[in-house]
Amino acid sequence: MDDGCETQRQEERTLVSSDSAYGSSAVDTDTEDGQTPTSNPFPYNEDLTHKTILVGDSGVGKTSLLVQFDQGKFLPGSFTATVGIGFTMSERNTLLLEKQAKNGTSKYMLERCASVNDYYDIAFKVMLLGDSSVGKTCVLVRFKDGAFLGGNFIATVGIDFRNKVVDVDNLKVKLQIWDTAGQERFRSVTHAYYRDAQALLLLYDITSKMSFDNIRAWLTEIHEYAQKDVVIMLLGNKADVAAERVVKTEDGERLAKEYGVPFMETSAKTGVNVELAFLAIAKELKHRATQQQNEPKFQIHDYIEAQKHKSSCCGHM
Ligand SMILES: Nc1nc2c(ncn2[C@@H]2O[C@H](COP(=O)(O)OP(=O)(O)OP(=O)(O)O)[C@@H](O)[C@H]2O)c(=O)[nH]1
Repeated sequence: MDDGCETQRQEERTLVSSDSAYGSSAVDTDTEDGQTPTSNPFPYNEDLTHKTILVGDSGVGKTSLLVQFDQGKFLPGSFTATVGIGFTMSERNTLLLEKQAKNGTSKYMLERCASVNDYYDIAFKVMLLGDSSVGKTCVLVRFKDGAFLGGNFIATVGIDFRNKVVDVDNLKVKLQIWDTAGQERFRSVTHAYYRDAQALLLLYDITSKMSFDNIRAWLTEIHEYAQKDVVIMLLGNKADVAAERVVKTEDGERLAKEYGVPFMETSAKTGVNVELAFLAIAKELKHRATQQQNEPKFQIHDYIEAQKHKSSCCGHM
């Protein structure tokens, strides 16, 4: 589903740590459990951080060495090959160890070091899907940091996540957003994550007909690997590049209607509709999780239309 020529020209970036990969603060401040840890006697110091990469053939013992160093124990039992890449940060936060897998099959391992996180009431997993270069990473960075990643395109390798807590009807909703690599060769890695996701944002690029044509194939994959009741939203990204548009807004709307999913055009560059997309997802998931029997169902389509209408008075692509 990739544009082969396009991807050949791409450099690859390894998203072992959200913040280091996106070039903001070097340590991810999000935790899996949302608990605020006690104060760290060894505060993180960027100047003292070094990266060490473990490389070598599959089965030579890279993971075991890392686990022995990090946890002081040996991983016995049958060998499970690493898929993709994982990292562990030593307890003192002074050494970052990465391990690169050579084997593209079997169980995927991503170990994440984390520290502080905002308080939240309820958490959901959201995945970003779509062809390489449609703007998944940029949309995520725009939502999380309010910034645009311009410059040379560096393709994502494997998968990474970032957390953001949003307020929905006085409830703190944590979205754990997984950014996947769009390139075909990482598909077996990302498939493993579909099952856990409660919502999927499926992106195409309005300046790439191929990325739009591939949406049907993505939807077939989603139906094969994701939960039956997963919330899906279709996004036509790069809406700011009007001069290079090859996919009409109506075509996006038509396709979304055919599959019964909400749709909007976004721009990671200008920020148009990015926040709205994630907020609509957060609202839908929160309502599904907390809805009382006699409460009216949240209408995500109506909500999006109303909000789009509001922002069209003051915003522009
Ligand atoms: N003009 C414009 N450019 C964008 C927008 N979103 C992304 N880009 C550019 O498109 C290129 C690809 O963006 P990424 O976010 O890295 O694409 P991706 O979908 O994450 O790609 P993979 O990691 O390979 O799956 C980069 O050069 C971005 O700067 C947008 O909304 N408008």
